[in-house]
Amino acid sequence: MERFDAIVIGAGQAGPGVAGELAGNGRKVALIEYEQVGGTCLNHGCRPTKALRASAVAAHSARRAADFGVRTGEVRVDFPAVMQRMHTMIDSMRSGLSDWLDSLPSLEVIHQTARLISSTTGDHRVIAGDRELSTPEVYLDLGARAAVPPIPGLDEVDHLTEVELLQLTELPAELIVIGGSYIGCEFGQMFGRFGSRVTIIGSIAPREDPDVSSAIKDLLTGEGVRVVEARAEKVARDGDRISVSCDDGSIVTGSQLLIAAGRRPNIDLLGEDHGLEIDDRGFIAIDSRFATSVPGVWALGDINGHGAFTHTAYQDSQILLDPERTVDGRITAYAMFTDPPLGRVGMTQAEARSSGRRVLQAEVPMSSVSRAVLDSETIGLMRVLVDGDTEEVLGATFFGMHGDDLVQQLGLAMQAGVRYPQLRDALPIHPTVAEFIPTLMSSLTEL
Ligand SMILES: Cc1cc2nc3c(=O)[nH]c(=O)nc-3n(C[C@H](O)[C@H](O)[C@H](O)COP(=O)(O)OP(=O)(O)OC[C@H]3O[C@@H](n4cnc5c(N)ncnc54)[C@H](O)[C@@H]3O)c2cc1C
Ligand SMILES: NC(=O)c1ccc[n+]([C@@H]2O[C@H](COP(=O)([O-])OP(=O)(O)OC[C@H]3O[C@@H](n4cnc5c(N)ncnc54)[C@H](O)[C@@H]3O)[C@@H](O)[C@H]2O)c1
Repeated sequence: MERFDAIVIGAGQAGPGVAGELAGNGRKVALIEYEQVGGTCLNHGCRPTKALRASAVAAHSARRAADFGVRTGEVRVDFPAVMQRMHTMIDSMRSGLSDWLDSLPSLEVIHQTARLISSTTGDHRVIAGDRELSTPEVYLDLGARAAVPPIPGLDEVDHLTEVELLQLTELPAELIVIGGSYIGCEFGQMFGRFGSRVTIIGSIAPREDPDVSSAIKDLLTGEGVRVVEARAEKVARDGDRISVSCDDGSIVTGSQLLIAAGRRPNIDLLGEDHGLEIDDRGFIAIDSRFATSVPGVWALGDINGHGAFTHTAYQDSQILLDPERTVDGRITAYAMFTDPPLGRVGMTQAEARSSGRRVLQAEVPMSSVSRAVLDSETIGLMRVLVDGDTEEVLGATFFGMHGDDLVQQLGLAMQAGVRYPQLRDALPIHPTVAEFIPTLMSSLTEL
């Protein structure tokens, strides 16, 4: 049995920072990762997809160049070059992280799947390959993987998750995507721009207000992506083609199938003896400082159900390392990186309506935002929701150019407790999209 002062399991978005900090304090620390360091975000999530998105945006801009009075020749997407650009960036980022971890003298990175055998009386045991480790402190950063739904026939048909899709070297001719949420919409739009014929099966952005979901659907269909708003019920192979039968009677056929139907936390990989309490949504139950039901074990990132994003996982590690902070009261902002993107923070209209508050709202279509008109980027809308009595900002939906960045102005205001009259009276820069934030705050009406 080898003893460590602390063991971190999972080198995703929270694990490396925690391991680095603990090791920096001179403690003997093990960081156990069964895949490559960097977790989902770096290896097959946020970063590779946003590198590909940049190529998809470039292709789209080139095709629209004539609208701006710029003549180009035929626009062709060199898919292997697009993928190579992405892999080069990701490899370099992964090497940077790996080199940093290797440079920490009291940290050992162990490339194994870790099993946890927790104890309520003494040190916890961690099995990593043929090594048996013991420690008083375990930090879990296990992340999640694609959930493959039990659709009849699916197990007999070759299908892709984001992991395999990001390893393709040839562009799929016809890509079927099951699931129309973040992963489905982001990949669906970009592969459509690369030249695949894409069909998305499922509700588009179902967590958003219906008019926002509908605007995102219009964006996708306007670019030639087919959307079948139904549930996939059966999958079959017919020669070299895949067919998916849906509950509205439609049958979608294609050459490749991507599953983007949600994620499942990687808790099962810890084995049967972890002893951790699991909540009713299937996440590891934690308190406001990430302590689990087992003393000496903490759970960070996607596995604790307090966020499903890189920024929430990373912030978990920052909060953990600062004894003054808790996760309570976190304002979670997020984006869906379609082009243009959807930026969101706080309540939707539906949540505001059912909150029991007196809600005021204002919105403007992007076609009325002068900067968007000047840039010929008039798809989308900006919407804000505030409490008419307390003057708190309740939420914002910015679907349109720069929406991913702009919505954070409202997120910061909410986190800082700024009241809407202060935003209304701020001086904005012209011509920017953000100049409409004061305008919105001065044109609020009852929801
Ligand atoms: C296609 C895609 C696009 C995304 N885009 C975005 C985006 O644009 N913005 C955003 O904020 N989020 C995005 N996400 C979500 C984001 O990637 C995750 O929320 C984030 O990576 C979660 O971080 P984490 O640290 O909780 O887990 P992860 O990053 O998944 O890291 C967990 C690590 O633990 C390891 N592990 C698990 N169990 C064990 C074990 N028993 N032993 C050893 N190692 C183990 C895993 O191999 C993994 O490396 C995207 C996700 C996907 C799939
Ligand atoms: N921009 C971002 O921040 C970003 C991007 C990608 C992924 N992510 C993260 O990854 C997570 C997973 O994203 P996701 O899009 O896979 O999952 P999701 O849980 O957001 O959505 C899955 C969708 O698949 C649908 N679905 C399931 N079975 C289906 C069937 N048989 N037929 C049709 N539709 C079906 C569900 O109804 C749901 O709408 C997100 O929670 C998010 O945290 C974030």
